[in-house]
Amino acid sequence: MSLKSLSVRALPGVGPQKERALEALDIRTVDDLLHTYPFRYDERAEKPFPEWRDGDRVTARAVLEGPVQVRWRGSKSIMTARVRVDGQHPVVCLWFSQHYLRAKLTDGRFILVTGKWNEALRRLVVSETSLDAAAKSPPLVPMYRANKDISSKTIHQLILRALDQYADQMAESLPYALMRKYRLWSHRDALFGIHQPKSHEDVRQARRRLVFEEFLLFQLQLQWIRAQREKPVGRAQPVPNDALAAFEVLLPSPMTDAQRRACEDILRDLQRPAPMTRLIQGDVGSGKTWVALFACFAVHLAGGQAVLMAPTEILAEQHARLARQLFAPSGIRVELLTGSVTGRDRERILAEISSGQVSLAVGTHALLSEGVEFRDLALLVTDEQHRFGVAQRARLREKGRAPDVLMLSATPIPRTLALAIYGDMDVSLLNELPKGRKPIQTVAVPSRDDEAALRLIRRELSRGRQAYIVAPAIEASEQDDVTSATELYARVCEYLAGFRVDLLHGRMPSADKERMMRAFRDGDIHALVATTVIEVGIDVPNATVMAIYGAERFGLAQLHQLRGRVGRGQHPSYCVLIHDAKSEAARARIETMIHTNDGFEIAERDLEFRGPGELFGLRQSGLPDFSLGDLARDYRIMEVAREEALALLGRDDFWYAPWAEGLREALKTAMDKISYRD
Ligand SMILES: Nc1ncnc2c1ncn2[C@@H]1O[C@H](COP(=O)(O)OP(=O)(O)OP(=O)(O)O)[C@@H](O)[C@H]1O
Repeated sequence: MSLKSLSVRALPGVGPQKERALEALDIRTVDDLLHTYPFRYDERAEKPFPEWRDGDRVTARAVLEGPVQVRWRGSKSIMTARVRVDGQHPVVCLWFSQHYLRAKLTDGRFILVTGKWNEALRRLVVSETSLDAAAKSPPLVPMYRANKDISSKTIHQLILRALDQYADQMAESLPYALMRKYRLWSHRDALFGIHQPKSHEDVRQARRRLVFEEFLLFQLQLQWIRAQREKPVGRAQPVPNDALAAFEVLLPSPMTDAQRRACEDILRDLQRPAPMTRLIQGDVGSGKTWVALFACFAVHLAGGQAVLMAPTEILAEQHARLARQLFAPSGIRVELLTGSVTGRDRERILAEISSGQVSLAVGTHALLSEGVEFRDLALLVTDEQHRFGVAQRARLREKGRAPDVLMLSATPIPRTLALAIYGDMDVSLLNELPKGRKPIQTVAVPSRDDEAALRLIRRELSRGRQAYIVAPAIEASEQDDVTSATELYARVCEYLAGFRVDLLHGRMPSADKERMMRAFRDGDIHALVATTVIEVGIDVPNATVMAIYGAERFGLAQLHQLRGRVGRGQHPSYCVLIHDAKSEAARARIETMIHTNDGFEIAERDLEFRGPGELFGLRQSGLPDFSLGDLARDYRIMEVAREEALALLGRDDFWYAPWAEGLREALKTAMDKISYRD
C-alpha cells in the first residue's frame, strides 16, 4: 500500500483521539506526516556552565545531590532538587507538574536536563529530563506546528516512528542524473535530515533537496500547461476595436491611464489567434476588477462567454454585484454560481450557461464542478491566481477550447521573483491609483499605548465609519491564536461599548466567516476583530481604520495587503501599527510601512529584509503557497528548477522512460490534488 493512502492509524500509538488531533493539522496519511516540516529548531547542544547567561535555554549534564522536595499548589506540583552541573557547579533545578519523575530522581543519579536559566536565583526551570546518563542530547530539536490536542513533541515522535517503519518504502521521485548534477540528497535521507538533524548542515542539505523537488514539480506543471497553450489551438476573437470606448461609457468615473493600457493589452491579445495568458499585477486598490470586467465585456461583444473565478464566496459576490451594476444598461447577463446556489436556481443557471444566455458566470470553485457546461467558453479570469492550483485552471480550460486566460495578482511581486515564477508570461502593471484617493495615513504605536489606536477607532465609528482590528499572528508553539484574538476582542468590546463589534477567526466554519464578512460589508458590524483571515480583495469603502496588533510579526507584503483594505472610499483613512518591535529588522519593516504606500517598492524591500531565518515560516500572501520553499530565500533554486523543468519536458522520453517514472508519478499526484484554501 502506498504511504499516500496509508492512514496515520497504521502507526502504533495513534488512536481515534490522536487521529482527530492530527486531522485538525491536515495530517491524514503517513505520507502527510512525513512531509509535515518543522518551522524551527531548538538548539540543544550542551553548554559549559560558565557560558550560561540569564534567560538562556540550556542543556546540561548534572548529578542529583540529595532527595527531591515536592510541594503542591492546588493540583499543580512544584518539585525542587539540588544538583551539581558538570561535576562542579551547584544549581537548583525546578520542575513544574512533573512529579511523576519523583521516584526516579534519586540521590546520586546522573541526568540530562534542558531548561531556562535564572542567573539571580541560580535556578534552572527544567522542561525536559533524560534519565539515561549516557544519553546524548540531540543538538537540534525540530519544532512542529501543534495545537492543544497534540504537542510538537508527540508529532516528532510519531514522525520518527513512521520513518523507522516505512523509510524503506519511500519512493525516490528525482531522476538519478539530476541528483548527481546538483549533489542532492535522496528523498529518504532528506526526510531523516529534516526531522532528525545532527547539525545545521544536515538541515541545509535536506531542505535544499526537498525545496528543489517542490519547485521542480511546480515548474513542471506550469511549463507543461504553458506548452499546451502554445499549440496553436487558440482563435482570434472578433472584438470590435472600439470595445474600450464602449466599456468606458458604462463606468462611473474615468479609468486611470494604467487601467487603460492594461485594457489595450488585453484587446490586442484577444484579437490574436494565440491564446492569451496575461497577468494583471496591480497594487492594492488599483482597480484590477474593472480591467477584468473589460475583458469579459470584450469577449461578450465577440459572442463568447466568460468566467470570473474568485477564491471565496464573498469575493465572488462582490464581483458579481459590481458586474451587474456596470453591465445593467448593456443587457449583459451576469450570473453568480457558488456552492450555496443550489436546487432550482442552480439548475436554471446551469441551463442558461450551457445555452449561452449567460455571458458572464462569476463564482468560486463550484464553477469547476461536474455538470457546468458552457456553450462557448472564451475567457477565463481568475482572481488571485495563486490560490488556484495550476491544475484547477487546466481543468477549467478543458471546458472551453483553449480559452484566453487572464489572471489577477493580489500583491505586487518583485521583478526578480516574477521572472522566476512566471517566466515569459505577459504582464500588465497597474501602478497607479484612481484619482481622488486620499493617501492612507500610517502610524505606529507601542503596544502599551494601544489606547491611542482605540481612541482613533472610536472617533471614526462615531462618524459612521467602520474599522478592522487585526489580532497578532501567533506562532504555533505559543498560545493559540483563538485565545489571543478572544482576549483582544474582550478589550475592544469594553472600549467600544455602544458599537457593534464582532470576532472573526480562522477556526470558524467558512459559512460563519462569510456571514460575518457580509454583515460587515453591509454596515451591520461597526468594528471587526479578526485573525488575518480578513479577505484579501475585500472592498468596503466605508471602512477607514485598519489597526494591526502585533504588527512586528507580520511580513511587509501582508501588512501592505491588510492596509489596502482601507482608503478605498472618499474618506481619509488610517492604518495603525501596534507593535512591540525589538529587533532591528522588525523596526525597519514598520518604518518602511510608515514611509511608503507603494506596493512595488514594498515588495522590493521585503526581499531585502527577508534574510535567511528572518520570518521563517510566515507565509506571504500574493505568492504561490509552498510547504517548504520560500521564494524570497530560495529563488535561485526556483530558477534552476525552471531550467530543468523545461529541459525535461523537451525530451520525448520523459513521458515513458523508467528514469522519469518517479517524477511522472509525483507530477500526476500534484495535478490531481486540488487544494482549495477557503
Ligand atoms: N478608475 C477608477 N476610478 C475610480 N474608482 C475606481 C477606478 N477603478 C476602480 N475603482 C474603484 O476602486 C475600488 C478598488 O478596486 P478593485 O476592488 O478593483 O481593486 P483591486 O485592484 O482589486 O485591489 P485589491 O487587490 O486591493 O482588492 C473599487 O471600489 C472600484 O470600484
